[in-house]
Amino acid sequence: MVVPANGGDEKPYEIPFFDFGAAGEEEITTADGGARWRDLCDKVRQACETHGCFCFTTEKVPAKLREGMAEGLRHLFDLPVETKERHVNPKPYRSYLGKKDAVPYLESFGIDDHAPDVNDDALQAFTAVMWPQGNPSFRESASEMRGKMVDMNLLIMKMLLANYGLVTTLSPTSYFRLMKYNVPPAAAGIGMVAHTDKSTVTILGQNDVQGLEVQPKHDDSWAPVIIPEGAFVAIVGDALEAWSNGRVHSVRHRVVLRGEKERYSWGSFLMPKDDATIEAPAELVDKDHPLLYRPFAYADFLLYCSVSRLKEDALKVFAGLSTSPVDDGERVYTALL
Ligand SMILES: O=C(O)CCC(=O)C(=O)O
Ligand SMILES: [Fe+2]
Repeated sequence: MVVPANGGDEKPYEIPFFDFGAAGEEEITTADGGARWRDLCDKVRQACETHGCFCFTTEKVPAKLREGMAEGLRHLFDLPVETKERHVNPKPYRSYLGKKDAVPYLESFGIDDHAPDVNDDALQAFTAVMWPQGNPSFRESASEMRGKMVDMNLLIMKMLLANYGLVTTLSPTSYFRLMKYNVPPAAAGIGMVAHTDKSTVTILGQNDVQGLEVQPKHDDSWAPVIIPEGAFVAIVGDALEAWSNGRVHSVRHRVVLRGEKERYSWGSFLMPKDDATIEAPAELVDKDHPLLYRPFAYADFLLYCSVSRLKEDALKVFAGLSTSPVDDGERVYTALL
């Protein structure tokens, strides 16, 4: 598949880059109020509002773990197709996906994680399905990587909540996605079509092959994002854009393959629970920030996305409210659907 429009030598899009150092849960509790911590929270919020994404490094994920993860993925995707097809899950994008027409170079697995901060039973079960005889090195790398990424997901959520002055208990679910992009025969090919994530926050890691592109806010051009070696990229999803009343931006992105080497990536998608209602907190709605999305059941939104197959603006079409002032200064909200 040839890359349409400006798919050539675009200038990379500069997104903010943060060194989280050793920041983790303890940072919030022991250093809460510390200037460095407050500054980091502020910058993360600005990045999520302005760009809907940012890169970061963390000491919690050493180079050896990243290498182990990439190596584990090579072994996983080298398994015979019949073995890979044993991973089946009724939810969209979870079962083994192998080189389908719309995305001919992509293979992926999605692993549900119902209690992401508690255990990794789902990953253990997945490993046993792929390697009934066991594969300790895959299990250990993937399990450790998954746990660290969930921690970073939760940390980013807590940074945002702290910065908006909100106190909310998080009890999310997540899923862990493993991806391989095969090398396209032409000079360039679409690895993953343009979309916004349905998550609250997604974190992606990759091997040394770039390919992620984003559509800058208020712009319909595409620009590659260069993720520094060893760094992760965090992406705001639709659930967080809706919940934040549009303060943060769910950025459209895609993957374009241009190289001669396979690209491997892995993503941790922090999601609200299926029975959650996505509703902006009162603190984020005021005269200057009128309500943008009607409250909705998250499961209904996911269902709508999978049935409508709408790649563009699914959130706005499903839950967007158009606002128009009326005489008494109040606003009328009209659901677009
Ligand atoms: O492979 C990547 O870097 C991007 C993957 C992605 O956007 C997704 O899985 O939603
Ligand atoms: Fe994505």
